[in-house]
Amino acid sequence: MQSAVQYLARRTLATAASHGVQRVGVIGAGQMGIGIACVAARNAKVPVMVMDMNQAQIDKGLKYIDAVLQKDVSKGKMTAEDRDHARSLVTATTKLDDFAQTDFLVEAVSESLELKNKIFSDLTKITPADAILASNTSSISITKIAAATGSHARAQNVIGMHFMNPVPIMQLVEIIPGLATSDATLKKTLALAHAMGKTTTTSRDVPGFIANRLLMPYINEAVFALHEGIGSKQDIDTTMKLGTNMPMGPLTLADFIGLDTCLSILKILHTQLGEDKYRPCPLLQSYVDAGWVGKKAGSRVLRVQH
Ligand SMILES: NC(=O)c1ccc[n+]([C@@H]2O[C@H](COP(=O)([O-])OP(=O)(O)OC[C@H]3O[C@@H](n4cnc5c(N)ncnc54)[C@H](O)[C@@H]3O)[C@@H](O)[C@H]2O)c1
Repeated sequence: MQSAVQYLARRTLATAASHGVQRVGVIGAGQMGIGIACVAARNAKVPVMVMDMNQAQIDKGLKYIDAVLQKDVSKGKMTAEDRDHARSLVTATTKLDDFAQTDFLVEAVSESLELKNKIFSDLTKITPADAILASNTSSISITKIAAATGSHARAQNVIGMHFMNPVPIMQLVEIIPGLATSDATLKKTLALAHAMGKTTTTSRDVPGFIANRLLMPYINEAVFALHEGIGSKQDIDTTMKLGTNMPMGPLTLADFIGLDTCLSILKILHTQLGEDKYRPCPLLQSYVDAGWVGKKAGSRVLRVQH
């Protein structure tokens, strides 16, 4: 594990220097992946190709990018010409092999170590040897994902780039260097994140990093409060919204994030940190079992009275 001094030294590498990235590739056209593709084109003005195994997700995602860009035009934030240019930078594919010429990849598939390991192993065979392979994982160890590349030479190009949802709006990207991540990889990733219009923080590579180490126990406790009948969904959300000045209540936020994603993160915190305080609420498990994963699926939200 890196020392606190090494960690702090790395943080000072934040720079506004040109990122030098030629092409961005995004794997996973879900709510996060498509948002990342959007800011790569709109803000960093870099050609970006988004890949998903599901064509319907790609179609839905491209419509979302159209809507975001159009909204920016309507609000006077960009011209119609800039919108068309940004849109022309976005392409899509269902084949990972199409990333053979891509120098900066961001993986944003579902929160599963097995799935991410497979993608990183495949990307190592497909992409140029010096390509940076970033993961948008919410909680999985970057060091573990990097090991799936099979060599130190590739592992040093692996880094965590944790965007927030919805990506075109939220200001933060949490950057997570793994044990093997090189300073050059960190520097380039910070520069690209800044070109995407984001502010960065840096976290050590521990389960949940900073954002979800704090957020998930809060959301989980809100689901327990619902489960135990302490209050209705509206009582719980309104209490936290008006009582603590949160922009939205924890149950609404869980629906936005995706209940499957919340559950996966909590399971990682629970198993890897080994403390009961991270035990996922059984109600959260039940909703995921039922396929009620939240807003992205248009399914039942966390509002049933228990
Ligand atoms: N939802 C959030 O608020 C949030 C915030 C930050 C980070 N994240 C992380 O981002 C990642 C994606 O989350 P999301 O909310 O976009 O999930 P999502 O369910 O909306 O999208 C996941 C996408 O991955 C695709 N996919 C699955 N397996 C694939 C494969 N083998 N090849 C190509 N595509 C594949 C799916 O078709 C789907 O489109 C997760 O690691 C999650 O933890 C999520």
